[in-house]
Amino acid sequence: MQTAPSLLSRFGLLRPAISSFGVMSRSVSTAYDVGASTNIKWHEGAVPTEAKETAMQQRGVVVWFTGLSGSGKSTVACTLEHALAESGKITTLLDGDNIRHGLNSNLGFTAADREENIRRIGEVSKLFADTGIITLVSFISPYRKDRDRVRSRVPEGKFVEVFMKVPISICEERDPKGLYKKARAGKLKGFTGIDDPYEEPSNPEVVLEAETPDGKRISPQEQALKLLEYLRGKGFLEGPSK
Ligand SMILES: Nc1ncnc2c1ncn2[C@@H]1O[C@H](COP(=O)(O)OS(=O)(=O)O)[C@@H](OP(=O)(O)O)[C@H]1O
Ligand SMILES: Nc1ncnc2c1ncn2[C@@H]1O[C@H](COP(=O)(O)OP(=O)(O)O)[C@@H](O)[C@H]1O
Repeated sequence: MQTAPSLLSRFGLLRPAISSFGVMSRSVSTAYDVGASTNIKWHEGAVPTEAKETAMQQRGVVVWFTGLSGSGKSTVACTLEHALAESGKITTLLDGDNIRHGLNSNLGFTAADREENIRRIGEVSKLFADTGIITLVSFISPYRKDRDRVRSRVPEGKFVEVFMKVPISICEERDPKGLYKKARAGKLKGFTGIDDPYEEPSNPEVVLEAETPDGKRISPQEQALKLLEYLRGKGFLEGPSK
């Protein structure tokens, strides 16, 4: 029978740098209970986040877009992701509409379902950021306490809340999916900003507005650029300092 290393080298998968890797053992401690789970324990990985960040020459971060439907979350997140990819950065984009097609397809728009939606995606975004990935998250996320809970789960300084501060009049004017029209006509109940709450962030890292104080419209490219500069200034676009 062939051993694992000889199989790997047969397929050309074993590089000299890893030819001498060893089996990483994990310390065994007493199991305990967490939430609904009993008899579990936490396992530390053998490869720290910093090593992955050094390999990618960037730092893991959660860039959390929050705002009304039509405020431009997806557009700016997409534009930013494209710009980051152009400069060789490793990113992922988690978008409410898309995640509701899969992972969260069992959730609707009640307050409890929105809370669970944000809790789950907060945990997913933490996993990505802990892997050193620049993680863009675009959800209405209407409740302050749900966003703050995600912030508290992510390592200090690695949660960047981006508030799309766009008046509902502009979102309604855009209305790309016709949902405001439907909600105003009473055909869609519990629509955020119409008959469901949206709680503005109290202390977001970045605020993106739709217009300058003198009424000039701000393009998605300009908004994405502001964010790019913020991320660069905070050192997320280079590896950890030695
Ligand atoms: N009742 C109601 N309220 C708000 N939005 C609604 C609703 N029903 C469907 N949609 C569509 O779902 C998208 C929002 O999903 P999210 O997962 O971001 O919502 S939440 O964070 O859980 O509140 C949202 O997408 P965006 O327009 O991109 O924000 C809408 O297209
Ligand atoms: N800065 C902007 N200026 C003008 N139109 C914008 C801007 N950002 C987004 N839009 C447009 O507004 C609409 C809603 O944007 P979208 O990104 O889908 O919002 P959200 O994801 O918050 O629902 C789209 O038609 C988009 O092209």
